[in-house]
Amino acid sequence: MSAIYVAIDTPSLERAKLIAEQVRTSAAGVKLGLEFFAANGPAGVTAIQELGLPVFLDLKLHDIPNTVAKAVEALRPLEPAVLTVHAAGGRAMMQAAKAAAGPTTKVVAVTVLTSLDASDLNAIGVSSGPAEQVALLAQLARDAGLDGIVCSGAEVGAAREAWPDGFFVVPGVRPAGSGTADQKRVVSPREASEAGASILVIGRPITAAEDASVAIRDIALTL
Ligand SMILES: O=C(O)c1cc(=O)[nH]c(=O)n1[C@@H]1O[C@H](COP(=O)(O)O)[C@@H](O)[C@H]1O
Repeated sequence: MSAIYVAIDTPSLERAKLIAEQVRTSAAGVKLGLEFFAANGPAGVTAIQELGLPVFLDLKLHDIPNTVAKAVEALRPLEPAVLTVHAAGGRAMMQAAKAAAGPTTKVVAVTVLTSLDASDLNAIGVSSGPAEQVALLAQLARDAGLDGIVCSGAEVGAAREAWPDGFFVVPGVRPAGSGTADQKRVVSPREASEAGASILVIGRPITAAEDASVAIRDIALTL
């Protein structure tokens, strides 16, 4: 069964703390991303870590190898459980990120964002569909020595088969009845878990609920 990381996407430290407190007994950890980090920086990350939950720092780094390595080095004292880079940054960039990260941080590569479908890929010059592109970028991430990838639940089964001991992060997870919003490649929590996700990243279905503690428990019951 996959563990749940709750994506806390908010600029408010107080709100983030409240959600972290509400989900702490059911979640494996929380994910802090660009919105939270832009508003609160490393001190905000430390404040959430002080609540006792592992933090997945999702900054989706994507730049030349030197710049990414220096950014990862600067983040190293935070010792995040997981850190993201974009696989499209290429092998040398991913190698540099992994070399700069601390030993307790899993560095994972975002393959094809779950907000994109085949026609979106086509519009940016990628003629293969999501499944093929995820497989290609997963192999590149593995060759670069990363710990795993981020992909949708539609691709995680094949990715796990090709890379049995990889660490697979699956966002774009929606329980029955939740709106998809800007996500295009979505699956249910159970489907993602059964297909081989290591962790499920779930945001709005939990954070926008009236009571996040109830929402996460209801989702966990479906796994
Ligand atoms: O790297 C990610 O976490 C990520 C990759 C991806 O392809 N799609 C994706 O949605 N995410 C993140 O996962 C979270 C999903 O949030 P919800 O759509 O609210 O469940 C957001 O914080 C996204 O930034």
